[in-house]
Amino acid sequence: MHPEFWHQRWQEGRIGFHQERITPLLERHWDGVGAAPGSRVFVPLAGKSLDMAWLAARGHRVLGVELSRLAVEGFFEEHGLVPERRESRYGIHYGAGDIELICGDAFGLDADLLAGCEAVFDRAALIALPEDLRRPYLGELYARLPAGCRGLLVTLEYPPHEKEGPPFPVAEAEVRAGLERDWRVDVLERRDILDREPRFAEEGVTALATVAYALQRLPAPEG
Ligand SMILES: C[S@@+](CC[C@H](N)C(=O)[O-])C[C@H]1O[C@@H](n2cnc3c(N)ncnc32)[C@H](O)[C@@H]1O
Repeated sequence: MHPEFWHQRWQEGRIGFHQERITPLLERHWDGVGAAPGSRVFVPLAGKSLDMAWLAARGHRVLGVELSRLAVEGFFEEHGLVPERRESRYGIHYGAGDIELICGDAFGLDADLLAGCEAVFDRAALIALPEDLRRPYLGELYARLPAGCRGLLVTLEYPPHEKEGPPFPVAEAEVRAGLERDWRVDVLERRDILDREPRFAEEGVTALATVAYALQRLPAPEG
């Protein structure tokens, strides 16, 4: 999606993806992912997700990246936090307590910046991207995370011809093809959610599932 698409969504308040609650799959599976206590968690395409505050409350440091200044500033405002700001080649960094959000393009983040992230949480990020961006997102951005990194990835599955994204359906085969060179990928849960998502049914979607994956970055091959 072009950045302007997202800027417009935020400007017009068309942010149906934003949840006023913690992602249930995060609460259910985070402990099982095995992220080290106190580790820094990368949250790509972060929006103003409450999940970041939940991770920080669990003792993690959080590094989010988000294109929209409205989302970034909204996050801190809604949590009663006054962030410090600084600029770098990645964008504008807003930081308060254990949460740092970069207002910038996720694809511009490099391995130097991500080296300190021993965990990643991806909800409505991979599935927000069309296929031509998902390939570099998994193959290049995820590849910049360090060896040993643990992650929780949440996707959606539905018959692709039944609705236009975003959110886009991402099949298990695509997740595995995109990540398995560098990551161990395990399905933790696949759950049918069509009855809880009437908007999808109204658009003609006949089957809808959410899938939670545990990720573990493999050591770099020797030699
Ligand atoms: C579907 S929303 C999900 C937000 C968040 N993960 C959540 O669970 O609420 C996708 C977000 O990614 C942001 N975004 C899209 N492309 C991006 C990029 N290349 N770099 C950083 N943020 C991006 C959009 O502005 C939008 O807020």
